[in-house]
This record gives sequence, structure tokens and C-alpha cells, in this order.
Amino acid sequence: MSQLSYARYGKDNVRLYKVQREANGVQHVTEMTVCTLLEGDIETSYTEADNSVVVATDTQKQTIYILAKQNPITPPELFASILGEHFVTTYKHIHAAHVKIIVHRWTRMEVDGKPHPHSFMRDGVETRVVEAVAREGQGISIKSAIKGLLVLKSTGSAFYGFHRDEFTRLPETWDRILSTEVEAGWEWKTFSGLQQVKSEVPKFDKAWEDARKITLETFAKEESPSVQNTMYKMSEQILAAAPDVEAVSYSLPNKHYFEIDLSWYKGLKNTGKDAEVYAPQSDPNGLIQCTVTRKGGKAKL
Ligand SMILES: O=c1[nH]c(=O)c2[nH]c(=O)[nH]c2[nH]1
Repeated sequence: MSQLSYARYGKDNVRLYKVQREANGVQHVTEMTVCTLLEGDIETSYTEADNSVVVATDTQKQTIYILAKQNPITPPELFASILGEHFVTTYKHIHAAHVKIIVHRWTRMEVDGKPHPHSFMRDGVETRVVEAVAREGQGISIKSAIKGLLVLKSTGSAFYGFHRDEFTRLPETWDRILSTEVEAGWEWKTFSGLQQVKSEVPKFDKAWEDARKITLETFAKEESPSVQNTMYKMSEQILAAAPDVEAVSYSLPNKHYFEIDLSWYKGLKNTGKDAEVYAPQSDPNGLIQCTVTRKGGKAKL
């Protein structure tokens, strides 16, 4: 005998672009990729081929387009909540909706020293990601994140004093290159419903701006003793800046740059303080992660 232990279904990779036109000719654009996954009394569609309980994935896609036309799609936390609440309130047998939105960058061009009214550029692969879950009778939980933000500092980073034993080969360093692709996430307190999300809308862009600024400024300014300590300091500051955020998480690959010994060629000095030419490594990489919560909150170490 078998039983269905997990069931969610929906539409992934729904690409969406929306333009807002001001009367003065200035236009604002947003491009995103949306995923919706529904849960509820849908078991019979799997076990008995009962499609009557299926809100077709195509219907979900059409819903995304229509609600995007009828509502603001920024900030993404709001649009994800609008979609989530729509699915759990419209269909009696759908009890939870998981909505993921990836916002792609279209940064306004500067032309002749002025912001251009309708031209934009993709300045990097960084995305703003939101995952919202609307559960019938249990409100809306939201996680926001920055992903794919590539940073490097050419000095101002050290790594010494680490545990040494017979397996250790890595020398201590007081001056190294530090590079990573930032994934930083922050988890909001649970919202009672769409109304509460709407009433707190300005908090979402502010938290994203603060998290991005804190990440970049801490990375640049701090004399980093380790990735671990640097990410903890970033997390603490985000918690302080966003009172409605309950947890901050970072996942940082340590993208290594190896020194190259060139002394075999006419005694060229290219190591230690003479190092100038390095070999960037694509793999393997360190991977350092943490979640930081407020004291007295739930810790899961
Ligand atoms: O900041 C670092 N943390 C580590 O845990 C580690 N391990 C390593 O080899 N290099 C580094 N750097």
C-alpha cells in the first residue's frame, strides 16, 4: 500500500514585465520571474485522476498576469502576498499558496549626466528574491533576500589563528583577497493577512536598501578576521535596522584567489608582499552560512 505524502503544484518560471508611465514621459519598469505552488485538498487528483480539484497551472499563470495588471507588482513582498491571498481565498479547497518572486535588475541609465526617462541597463546578475506563504487562517509569512551580489576586496581581510593539526596545509594570512557572491536573507514576523502587509509596505524596500547597504559597507570598511565574523556583524546590523525582521541568514561562498609562484622564471617575485598576479579559482570554494536571531528567540544550533 502507498500513500501520498507530499503534494504541491503550480507554475514556475512565469516571466513578467510591467511598465508604469508618468504623464511627464518618465517610465518605470519591473521585470520578474514568478513561481506559484498550491497545497490543499488536492490528493484525489494524484490518487484518483480527479481533475475537478485542479486549479490548472495555466490558470495560475493567467492569474499572475491579471493580478499584475490590476495591482502594483512592487515591492515584490506585496505582490507575492496579493497572489498568495488570492489563491487561498478564491478556492475553498486550496489551503496554502507558496509564491516565489525573483526581481531582475533594470537600473535607469544616466545619459548626458541625467537619469534617462525610459532607458535601463542590467547592471549585474544580482536579484531580489521574495518567498511568501499564505496559509488559510494563519496569515502570511515572508522571506526576503538578495542573491548573486558579487563582491571582492583586494586587501583588508585576514585569516589566522585557526585550528591546526596533521591535516592542515593552509598558511595563516594577515592580508588576503576576499571575494564572495552574497546571498543574504531576512525573515519577517508573520503578517496577519494582506491588509497588514499593505499597511506596512514601506518597510520592505527600506529593509532591502538597508540590508544591501549594510552588506556592502561592512564588507568594504571592516578589517575582516574571517567570513564567519564578518557575516555575523552584517546580520546584527540588519536585525537592528529592521525591527520586524526575526531572523537574518547569510550564505557566502569563499571564492579563493591563489598566489602563483613565478620564481622559476628568472627569479620573478610574485608571492607574499610581492604577489600581483593571482589565479582565481572556480572550485572548490569555502561555503560559510549562518542564521542570526534576536536574543530570547528560537535558536536552532
Ligand atoms: O574566512 C574564512 N573562514 C574559514 O572557515 C576558512 N577556511 C579556509 O580555508 N579559509 C577560510 N576563511
